[in-house]
Amino acid sequence: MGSMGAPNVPREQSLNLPVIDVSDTSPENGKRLVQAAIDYGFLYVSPEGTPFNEQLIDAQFKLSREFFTCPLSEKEKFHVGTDNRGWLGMHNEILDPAKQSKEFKEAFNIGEFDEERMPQQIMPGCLSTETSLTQLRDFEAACDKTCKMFLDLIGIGLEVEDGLNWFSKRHGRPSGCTMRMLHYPSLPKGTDYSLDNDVRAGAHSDYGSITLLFQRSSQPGLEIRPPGGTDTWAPVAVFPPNYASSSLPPILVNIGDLMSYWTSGLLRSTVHRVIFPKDTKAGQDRYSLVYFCHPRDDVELEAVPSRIVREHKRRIGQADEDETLHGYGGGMNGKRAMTAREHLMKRLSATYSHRVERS
Ligand SMILES: O=C(O)CCC(=O)C(=O)O
Ligand SMILES: [Fe+2]
Repeated sequence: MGSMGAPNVPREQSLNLPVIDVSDTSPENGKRLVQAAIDYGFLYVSPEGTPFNEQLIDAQFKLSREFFTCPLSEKEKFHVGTDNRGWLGMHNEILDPAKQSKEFKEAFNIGEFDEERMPQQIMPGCLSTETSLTQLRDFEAACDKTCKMFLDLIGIGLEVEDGLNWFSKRHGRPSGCTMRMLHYPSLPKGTDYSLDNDVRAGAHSDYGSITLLFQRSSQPGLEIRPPGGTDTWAPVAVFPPNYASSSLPPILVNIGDLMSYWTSGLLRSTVHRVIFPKDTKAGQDRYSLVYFCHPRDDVELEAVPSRIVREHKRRIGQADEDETLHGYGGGMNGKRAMTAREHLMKRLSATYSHRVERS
Protein backbone atom coordinates (compact mmCIF):
# COMPACT_ATOMS: atom_id res chain seq x y z
CA MET A 1 0.00 0.00 0.00
CA GLY A 2 1.29 3.47 -0.87
CA SER A 3 1.07 6.48 1.36
CA MET A 4 -2.35 6.51 2.99
CA GLY A 5 -4.78 8.86 1.35
CA ALA A 6 -3.43 8.91 -2.18
CA PRO A 7 -5.70 6.93 -4.50
CA ASN A 8 -4.01 3.71 -5.44
CA VAL A 9 -5.84 2.67 -8.53
CA PRO A 10 -4.21 2.39 -11.93
CA ARG A 11 -6.60 3.85 -14.50
CA GLU A 12 -7.43 0.78 -16.51
CA GLN A 13 -7.57 -1.73 -13.70
CA SER A 14 -10.80 -3.68 -13.34
CA LEU A 15 -12.53 -3.48 -9.98
CA ASN A 16 -10.71 -5.32 -7.28
CA LEU A 17 -12.83 -4.77 -4.19
CA PRO A 18 -11.44 -6.47 -1.10
CA VAL A 19 -13.50 -8.71 1.20
CA ILE A 20 -13.08 -7.43 4.75
CA ASP A 21 -13.72 -9.22 8.02
CA VAL A 22 -14.91 -6.38 10.27
CA SER A 23 -14.22 -8.39 13.43
CA ASP A 24 -10.48 -8.10 12.74
CA THR A 25 -9.59 -4.82 14.44
CA SER A 26 -5.89 -4.87 13.57
CA PRO A 27 -4.36 -1.64 12.21
CA GLU A 28 -3.53 -3.49 8.95
CA ASN A 29 -7.18 -4.43 8.44
CA GLY A 30 -8.27 -0.86 9.20
CA LYS A 31 -5.82 0.38 6.55
CA ARG A 32 -7.10 -2.12 3.98
CA LEU A 33 -10.68 -1.03 4.57
CA VAL A 34 -9.85 2.69 4.43
CA GLN A 35 -7.75 2.30 1.28
CA ALA A 36 -10.69 0.60 -0.50
CA ALA A 37 -12.98 3.39 0.75
CA ILE A 38 -10.56 5.93 -0.75
CA ASP A 39 -10.06 4.10 -4.03
CA TYR A 40 -13.54 2.77 -4.78
CA GLY A 41 -15.97 3.82 -2.04
CA PHE A 42 -17.23 0.21 -2.21
CA LEU A 43 -16.04 -3.04 -0.65
CA TYR A 44 -17.35 -6.41 0.48
CA VAL A 45 -17.81 -7.46 4.10
CA SER A 46 -17.96 -11.15 4.94
CA PRO A 47 -21.05 -12.01 6.99
CA GLU A 48 -18.95 -14.36 9.16
CA GLY A 49 -17.39 -11.48 11.10
CA THR A 50 -20.82 -9.92 11.78
CA PRO A 51 -24.00 -10.94 13.64
CA PHE A 52 -25.54 -11.99 10.29
CA ASN A 53 -26.05 -15.55 9.18
CA GLU A 54 -27.74 -17.08 6.18
CA GLN A 55 -30.98 -17.73 8.00
CA LEU A 56 -31.39 -14.13 9.22
CA ILE A 57 -30.78 -12.76 5.72
CA ASP A 58 -33.01 -15.34 3.97
CA ALA A 59 -35.85 -14.64 6.40
CA GLN A 60 -35.61 -10.91 5.68
CA PHE A 61 -35.77 -11.51 1.91
CA LYS A 62 -38.78 -13.76 2.50
CA LEU A 63 -40.59 -10.97 4.37
CA SER A 64 -39.79 -8.54 1.61
CA ARG A 65 -41.24 -10.86 -1.06
CA GLU A 66 -44.34 -11.35 1.04
CA PHE A 67 -44.90 -7.61 1.22
CA PHE A 68 -44.27 -6.94 -2.47
CA THR A 69 -46.69 -9.68 -3.55
CA CYS A 70 -49.56 -7.88 -1.75
CA PRO A 71 -52.10 -6.33 -4.10
CA LEU A 72 -51.35 -2.81 -5.29
CA SER A 73 -54.42 -1.48 -3.50
CA GLU A 74 -53.00 -2.80 -0.22
CA LYS A 75 -49.50 -1.38 -0.79
CA GLU A 76 -50.91 2.01 -1.74
CA LYS A 77 -52.28 2.37 1.79
CA PHE A 78 -48.70 2.69 2.99
CA HIS A 79 -47.59 5.23 0.43
CA VAL A 80 -44.40 7.02 1.47
CA GLY A 81 -45.09 10.11 3.57
CA THR A 82 -43.25 13.33 4.23
CA ASP A 83 -41.10 11.39 6.70
CA ASN A 84 -39.63 9.21 3.91
CA ARG A 85 -41.14 6.06 5.47
CA GLY A 86 -43.42 3.70 3.61
CA TRP A 87 -43.99 2.34 0.11
CA LEU A 88 -42.74 3.90 -3.11
CA GLY A 89 -44.36 2.62 -6.29
CA MET A 90 -42.93 2.32 -9.76
CA HIS A 91 -41.45 5.53 -11.20
CA ASN A 92 -42.02 7.46 -7.98
CA GLU A 93 -38.45 8.16 -7.13
CA ILE A 94 -36.21 10.04 -9.53
CA LEU A 95 -32.71 9.38 -8.27
CA ASP A 96 -31.09 10.95 -11.30
CA PRO A 97 -33.05 14.17 -11.86
CA ALA A 98 -30.77 15.31 -14.71
CA LYS A 99 -31.81 12.29 -16.77
CA GLN A 100 -35.46 11.98 -15.72
CA SER A 101 -35.55 8.40 -16.91
CA LYS A 102 -38.14 5.98 -15.60
CA GLU A 103 -37.17 3.76 -12.71
CA PHE A 104 -38.60 0.28 -12.73
CA LYS A 105 -38.69 -0.49 -9.04
CA GLU A 106 -40.73 -0.41 -5.88
CA ALA A 107 -39.41 0.07 -2.38
CA PHE A 108 -40.53 -0.02 1.22
CA ASN A 109 -38.67 2.21 3.69
CA ILE A 110 -38.70 1.38 7.37
CA GLY A 111 -37.45 4.13 9.68
CA GLU A 112 -35.65 3.30 12.90
CA PHE A 113 -37.60 1.67 15.71
CA ASP A 114 -38.40 3.62 18.88
CA GLU A 115 -37.05 2.98 22.39
CA GLU A 116 -39.54 0.14 22.86
CA ARG A 117 -38.28 -1.28 19.59
CA MET A 118 -41.57 -0.62 17.84
CA PRO A 119 -41.87 0.85 14.32
CA GLN A 120 -42.60 4.58 14.24
CA GLN A 121 -44.87 4.22 11.21
CA ILE A 122 -48.00 2.35 10.24
CA MET A 123 -46.92 -1.07 9.04
CA PRO A 124 -48.68 -3.41 6.62
CA GLY A 125 -50.27 -6.50 8.15
CA CYS A 126 -47.68 -8.97 6.85
CA LEU A 127 -44.84 -6.93 8.39
CA SER A 128 -46.49 -6.41 11.76
CA THR A 129 -47.13 -9.90 13.08
CA GLU A 130 -45.08 -10.73 16.19
CA THR A 131 -42.85 -13.05 14.14
CA SER A 132 -42.29 -10.41 11.44
CA LEU A 133 -41.51 -7.71 13.99
CA THR A 134 -39.01 -9.97 15.74
CA GLN A 135 -37.34 -10.65 12.40
CA LEU A 136 -37.24 -6.94 11.49
CA ARG A 137 -35.80 -6.07 14.91
CA ASP A 138 -33.14 -8.77 14.69
CA PHE A 139 -32.20 -7.64 11.21
CA GLU A 140 -32.06 -3.98 12.23
CA ALA A 141 -29.92 -4.84 15.28
CA ALA A 142 -27.50 -6.83 13.11
CA CYS A 143 -27.27 -3.94 10.61
CA ASP A 144 -26.63 -1.47 13.42
CA LYS A 145 -23.91 -3.66 14.95
CA THR A 146 -22.24 -4.30 11.59
CA CYS A 147 -22.19 -0.56 10.83
CA LYS A 148 -20.62 0.20 14.21
CA MET A 149 -17.93 -2.43 13.60
CA PHE A 150 -17.28 -0.97 10.16
CA LEU A 151 -17.15 2.59 11.56
CA ASP A 152 -14.66 1.49 14.23
CA LEU A 153 -12.43 0.07 11.51
CA ILE A 154 -12.62 3.41 9.66
CA GLY A 155 -11.48 5.04 12.92
CA ILE A 156 -8.61 2.55 13.18
CA GLY A 157 -7.60 2.99 9.54
CA LEU A 158 -7.71 6.79 9.80
CA GLU A 159 -5.80 6.64 13.13
CA VAL A 160 -8.37 8.94 14.72
CA GLU A 161 -6.68 10.62 17.66
CA ASP A 162 -9.60 11.11 19.98
CA GLY A 163 -10.54 7.44 20.49
CA LEU A 164 -10.80 4.91 17.70
CA ASN A 165 -14.57 4.71 18.20
CA TRP A 166 -14.91 8.40 17.30
CA PHE A 167 -17.33 7.68 14.42
CA SER A 168 -19.39 4.90 16.00
CA LYS A 169 -19.84 7.01 19.16
CA ARG A 170 -21.54 9.64 16.99
CA HIS A 171 -24.12 7.15 15.73
CA GLY A 172 -27.30 6.32 17.69
CA ARG A 173 -30.89 7.44 18.05
CA PRO A 174 -32.60 9.51 16.82
CA SER A 175 -31.15 9.37 13.35
CA GLY A 176 -32.06 9.00 9.70
CA CYS A 177 -31.14 5.27 9.70
CA THR A 178 -33.45 3.47 7.29
CA MET A 179 -33.99 -0.16 6.32
CA ARG A 180 -35.16 -0.45 2.75
CA MET A 181 -36.61 -3.40 0.89
CA LEU A 182 -36.37 -3.21 -2.88
CA HIS A 183 -38.11 -5.07 -5.68
CA TYR A 184 -37.22 -4.59 -9.32
CA PRO A 185 -39.91 -6.52 -11.17
CA SER A 186 -39.36 -8.42 -14.37
CA LEU A 187 -41.25 -6.64 -17.10
CA PRO A 188 -44.08 -8.19 -19.05
CA LYS A 189 -43.41 -8.43 -22.78
CA GLY A 190 -44.32 -5.27 -24.64
CA THR A 191 -43.68 -2.98 -21.67
CA ASP A 192 -42.72 0.47 -22.82
CA TYR A 193 -39.13 0.76 -21.77
CA SER A 194 -35.80 1.26 -23.44
CA LEU A 195 -32.82 -0.81 -22.43
CA ASP A 196 -30.50 2.10 -23.17
CA ASN A 197 -32.35 4.83 -21.30
CA ASP A 198 -34.45 3.21 -18.62
CA VAL A 199 -32.88 1.72 -15.56
CA ARG A 200 -33.90 -0.12 -12.43
CA ALA A 201 -32.33 2.55 -10.21
CA GLY A 202 -30.85 5.72 -11.70
CA ALA A 203 -27.34 7.01 -11.11
CA HIS A 204 -27.03 8.38 -7.57
CA SER A 205 -24.87 8.40 -4.49
CA ASP A 206 -26.21 7.55 -1.04
CA TYR A 207 -26.80 10.24 1.56
CA GLY A 208 -25.67 8.83 4.87
CA SER A 209 -22.43 7.70 6.43
CA ILE A 210 -22.32 4.14 5.12
CA THR A 211 -24.76 1.79 3.34
CA LEU A 212 -25.08 -1.99 3.61
CA LEU A 213 -26.44 -3.83 0.56
CA PHE A 214 -27.66 -7.43 0.56
CA GLN A 215 -28.11 -9.17 -2.78
CA ARG A 216 -29.27 -12.60 -3.99
CA SER A 217 -26.95 -15.00 -5.73
CA SER A 218 -28.41 -14.85 -9.26
CA GLN A 219 -29.69 -11.27 -9.40
CA PRO A 220 -26.89 -8.95 -10.55
CA GLY A 221 -27.29 -5.43 -11.94
CA LEU A 222 -25.35 -3.03 -9.72
CA GLU A 223 -22.81 -0.84 -11.49
CA ILE A 224 -20.48 1.84 -10.14
CA ARG A 225 -18.53 4.70 -11.62
CA PRO A 226 -14.99 3.37 -11.55
CA PRO A 227 -12.19 5.62 -10.25
CA GLY A 228 -11.31 8.17 -12.90
CA GLY A 229 -14.38 7.30 -15.00
CA THR A 230 -16.91 10.00 -15.71
CA ASP A 231 -19.03 8.24 -18.29
CA THR A 232 -18.13 4.60 -17.87
CA TRP A 233 -19.73 2.01 -15.61
CA ALA A 234 -18.18 -1.03 -13.97
CA PRO A 235 -20.40 -3.93 -12.93
CA VAL A 236 -19.99 -5.10 -9.34
CA ALA A 237 -20.27 -8.87 -9.07
CA VAL A 238 -22.61 -10.28 -6.45
CA PHE A 239 -19.81 -12.73 -5.56
CA PRO A 240 -16.18 -11.59 -5.79
CA PRO A 241 -13.79 -14.03 -7.53
CA ASN A 242 -12.92 -17.15 -5.50
CA TYR A 243 -15.41 -16.30 -2.75
CA ALA A 244 -15.86 -19.11 -0.22
CA SER A 245 -19.67 -19.43 -0.41
CA SER A 246 -21.80 -19.79 -3.51
CA SER A 247 -25.14 -19.42 -1.74
CA LEU A 248 -24.70 -16.47 0.63
CA PRO A 249 -23.15 -13.40 -1.03
CA PRO A 250 -21.01 -11.05 1.03
CA ILE A 251 -22.51 -7.74 2.17
CA LEU A 252 -21.58 -4.88 -0.13
CA VAL A 253 -20.77 -1.71 1.82
CA ASN A 254 -20.38 1.75 0.38
CA ILE A 255 -19.45 5.19 1.62
CA GLY A 256 -22.22 7.80 1.55
CA ASP A 257 -22.17 11.55 0.89
CA LEU A 258 -22.17 12.50 4.54
CA MET A 259 -19.06 10.46 5.31
CA SER A 260 -17.36 11.85 2.23
CA TYR A 261 -18.22 15.41 3.30
CA TRP A 262 -17.04 14.67 6.85
CA THR A 263 -13.64 13.50 5.58
CA SER A 264 -13.34 16.33 3.02
CA GLY A 265 -13.73 13.90 0.14
CA LEU A 266 -10.97 11.52 1.26
CA LEU A 267 -13.44 8.64 1.53
CA ARG A 268 -15.26 8.36 -1.77
CA SER A 269 -19.04 8.46 -2.14
CA THR A 270 -19.30 6.62 -5.42
CA VAL A 271 -22.10 7.07 -7.92
CA HIS A 272 -23.90 3.82 -8.65
CA ARG A 273 -27.01 2.52 -10.42
CA VAL A 274 -28.91 -0.70 -11.10
CA ILE A 275 -29.48 -1.79 -14.69
CA PHE A 276 -31.63 -4.43 -16.32
CA PRO A 277 -29.67 -7.61 -16.92
CA LYS A 278 -28.41 -7.42 -20.49
CA ASP A 279 -28.45 -11.12 -21.31
CA THR A 280 -31.81 -12.24 -19.94
CA LYS A 281 -33.52 -9.01 -21.06
CA ALA A 282 -35.95 -7.82 -18.45
CA GLY A 283 -37.14 -11.31 -17.58
CA GLN A 284 -35.74 -11.69 -14.09
CA ASP A 285 -36.89 -10.02 -10.86
CA ARG A 286 -34.31 -8.54 -8.54
CA TYR A 287 -34.73 -8.18 -4.80
CA SER A 288 -32.28 -6.33 -2.61
CA LEU A 289 -32.13 -5.10 0.98
CA VAL A 290 -30.44 -1.88 1.93
CA TYR A 291 -29.55 -0.32 5.27
CA PHE A 292 -28.72 3.37 5.18
CA CYS A 293 -26.70 4.28 8.24
CA HIS A 294 -26.66 7.86 9.53
CA PRO A 295 -25.09 9.57 12.55
CA ARG A 296 -27.32 10.87 15.34
CA ASP A 297 -29.43 13.80 14.10
CA ASP A 298 -27.72 16.34 16.37
CA VAL A 299 -24.12 15.35 15.56
CA GLU A 300 -22.16 18.27 14.16
CA LEU A 301 -20.00 17.27 11.23
CA GLU A 302 -16.88 18.86 12.66
CA ALA A 303 -13.29 18.15 11.66
CA VAL A 304 -12.20 14.52 12.03
CA PRO A 305 -9.21 14.45 14.40
CA SER A 306 -7.01 12.44 12.07
CA ARG A 307 -3.57 13.19 10.68
CA ILE A 308 -4.52 11.32 7.50
CA VAL A 309 -7.57 13.53 6.89
CA ARG A 310 -5.57 16.70 7.70
CA GLU A 311 -2.86 15.68 5.22
CA HIS A 312 -5.50 15.06 2.58
CA LYS A 313 -6.98 18.52 3.19
CA ARG A 314 -3.56 20.10 2.78
CA ARG A 315 -3.01 18.15 -0.42
CA ILE A 316 -6.22 19.43 -1.96
CA GLY A 317 -5.71 22.96 -0.63
CA GLN A 318 -8.58 22.82 1.83
CA ALA A 319 -6.68 23.07 5.08
CA ASP A 320 -8.20 25.58 7.50
CA GLU A 321 -5.98 27.69 9.65
CA ASP A 322 -7.87 26.36 12.62
CA GLU A 323 -8.20 22.69 11.82
CA THR A 324 -11.23 22.24 14.06
CA LEU A 325 -13.35 24.46 11.85
CA HIS A 326 -14.34 21.92 9.21
CA GLY A 327 -17.81 22.59 7.90
CA TYR A 328 -17.97 25.79 9.94
CA GLY A 329 -20.66 28.05 8.60
CA GLY A 330 -22.60 25.16 7.06
CA GLY A 331 -25.00 25.00 9.98
CA MET A 332 -27.70 27.26 11.31
CA ASN A 333 -26.78 30.98 11.08
CA GLY A 334 -23.26 30.04 10.06
CA LYS A 335 -22.36 29.65 13.74
CA ARG A 336 -21.43 25.99 13.76
CA ALA A 337 -20.81 22.99 11.52
CA MET A 338 -23.79 21.41 9.78
CA THR A 339 -25.55 18.68 11.74
CA ALA A 340 -26.20 15.20 10.35
CA ARG A 341 -29.91 15.98 10.11
CA GLU A 342 -29.34 19.23 8.24
CA HIS A 343 -27.12 17.36 5.82
CA LEU A 344 -29.80 14.71 5.21
CA MET A 345 -32.62 17.22 4.72
CA LYS A 346 -30.60 19.06 2.12
CA ARG A 347 -30.09 15.88 0.12
CA LEU A 348 -33.60 14.46 0.47
CA SER A 349 -35.37 17.54 -0.77
CA ALA A 350 -33.47 17.27 -4.06
CA THR A 351 -34.68 13.71 -4.71
CA TYR A 352 -38.37 13.71 -3.90
CA SER A 353 -40.90 15.99 -5.43
CA HIS A 354 -42.72 16.39 -2.13
CA ARG A 355 -41.06 18.26 0.72
CA VAL A 356 -39.57 16.00 3.30
CA GLU A 357 -39.93 16.89 6.92
CA ARG A 358 -39.58 14.52 9.79
CA SER A 359 -41.37 15.55 12.96
O1 LIG B 1 -30.70 -2.43 -5.25
C1 LIG B 1 -29.53 -2.12 -5.30
O2 LIG B 1 -28.67 -2.91 -5.61
C2 LIG B 1 -29.06 -0.74 -4.98
C3 LIG B 1 -30.08 0.14 -4.34
C4 LIG B 1 -29.51 1.48 -4.04
O3 LIG B 1 -28.44 1.83 -4.46
C5 LIG B 1 -30.27 2.41 -3.18
O4 LIG B 1 -31.46 2.14 -2.89
O5 LIG B 1 -29.68 3.42 -2.77
FE1 LIG C 1 -27.71 3.56 -3.45
